[in-house]
Amino acid sequence: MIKIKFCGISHIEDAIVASNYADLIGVVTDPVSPRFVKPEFIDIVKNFVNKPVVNVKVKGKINDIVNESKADYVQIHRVLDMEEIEDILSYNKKFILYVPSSEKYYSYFKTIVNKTNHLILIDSEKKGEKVNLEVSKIWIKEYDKVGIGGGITLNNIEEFLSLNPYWIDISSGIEKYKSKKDHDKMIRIVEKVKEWKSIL
Ligand SMILES: O=C(O)c1ccccc1N[C@@H]1O[C@H](COP(=O)(O)O)[C@@H](O)[C@H]1O
Repeated sequence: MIKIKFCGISHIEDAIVASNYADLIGVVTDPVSPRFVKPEFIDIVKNFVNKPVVNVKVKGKINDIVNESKADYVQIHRVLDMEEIEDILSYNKKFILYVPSSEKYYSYFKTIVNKTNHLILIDSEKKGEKVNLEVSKIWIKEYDKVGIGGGITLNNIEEFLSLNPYWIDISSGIEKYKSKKDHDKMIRIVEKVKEWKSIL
């Protein structure tokens, strides 16, 4: 089955529900996000869940992000420079590396694929915009660890599943309101992913 990351978790009860259904639990610890929580929240969440927890960050030094919590994964949600990509290779840590879904980032995508063995997240170039599905479709075929996020909802999830990504990443599409998750939406999303598997 296509794996699922539920992201933007900022309440313990949401983390517990997410851990019953998702493969990865994302926590955004960057103040740029309305879903921001302090990195310490990750260490608390880890006492309540049995799924890997991802620390999602936009800004900051890689070394600081790696060391600020006990997260199982670090997701750097920005385009890295070559020095930073080399730096990542020196850590015994799992990363999720963001690549914007635009043709102009193809060589960046290839650099990450060729140099690292980490999960890749294709997401829209700008937060809130829809991800480029044509570009994503091609890249998903080129590397087996590619996930896709960016505006996935109960109404459009089939468009994303049809690209056959390794994993999908959903935040705003499973919310009641900004930063609070809707447990019913989470469950219905998982049902859709399971149904999709049975169609294939
Ligand atoms: O979720 C956020 O607030 C956020 C802020 C800054 C960088 C990344 C963020 N979230 C990541 O984006 C994907 C897709 O989100 P959405 O489903 O389109 O709302 C999310 O899963 C996080 O990985």
